[in-house]
Amino acid sequence: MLMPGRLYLVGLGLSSNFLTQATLDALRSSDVIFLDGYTSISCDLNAELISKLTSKEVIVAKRSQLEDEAKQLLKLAELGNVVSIASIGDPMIATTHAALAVDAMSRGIEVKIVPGISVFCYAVSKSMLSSYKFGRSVTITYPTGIADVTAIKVIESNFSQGLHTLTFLDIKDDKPMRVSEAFDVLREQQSRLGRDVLGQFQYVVVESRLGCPDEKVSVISVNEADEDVGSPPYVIIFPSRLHFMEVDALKWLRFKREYRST
Ligand SMILES: C[S@@+](CC[C@H](N)C(=O)[O-])C[C@H]1O[C@@H](n2cnc3c(N)ncnc32)[C@H](O)[C@@H]1O
Repeated sequence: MLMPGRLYLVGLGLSSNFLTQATLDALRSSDVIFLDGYTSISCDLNAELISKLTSKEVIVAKRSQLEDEAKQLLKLAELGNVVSIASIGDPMIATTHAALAVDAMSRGIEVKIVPGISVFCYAVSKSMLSSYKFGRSVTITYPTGIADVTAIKVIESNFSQGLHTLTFLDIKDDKPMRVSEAFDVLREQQSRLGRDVLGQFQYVVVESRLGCPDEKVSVISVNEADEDVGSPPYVIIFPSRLHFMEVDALKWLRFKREYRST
């Protein structure tokens, strides 16, 4: 009788500096490695590097392969193979791999999740804002022609509850959205609502290329989107009601080491 194999959903962290031993062990024990090539982007993690570190062939998978054609991929595990799907960051945070895991489990395939350092944790940590005070996160997406106001509504709703909002910026055709484009999308969304949501924020936190040698954390006003905020990819945090420790932290980030709290 054929023994079903195993499916690993593996997180790679944000860059090669944040690859864990657990992730490398899972990948090295795999017969087939797919690299999720569309949910995120890294400064140095790519198929070549993972192949070099694991001595395995790595197949870059498009959205269609991991979503619409997932049955073919799961067939490999049903035939007894150990299959890994490796994602930049964490495989289950701000990605849609839960459906794949449930599908695999319902076919009797053993599923193992190996977490990775997510941009979500990394960005909250580097912002020095209180993790207890974050509300729902949201992606600022490129307009599709449909009058979408999701992102601005989430930011507004969190703000009214005293909660900070972490926003991811869309990636289209491998091109990550820029900060000025994100503010343009939000301005368009708020004008549809007829409300000045962005005007409520004195400062936002822009974090770029986290986990890379040139990562940058900037505290800017919404009108300073063209300031040097580093290179993509970015997250933007919209802070709400701040504890005085958080005020000090943001002042420190804005004015860097020159700031002294007295
Ligand atoms: C949909 S999320 C996927 C998150 C991933 N599953 C994780 O756990 O890190 C991808 C978005 O996160 C942000 N992002 C990813 N890596 C980043 C980095 N190194 N620095 C800043 N933002 C990043 C960008 O907005 C990007 O479009």
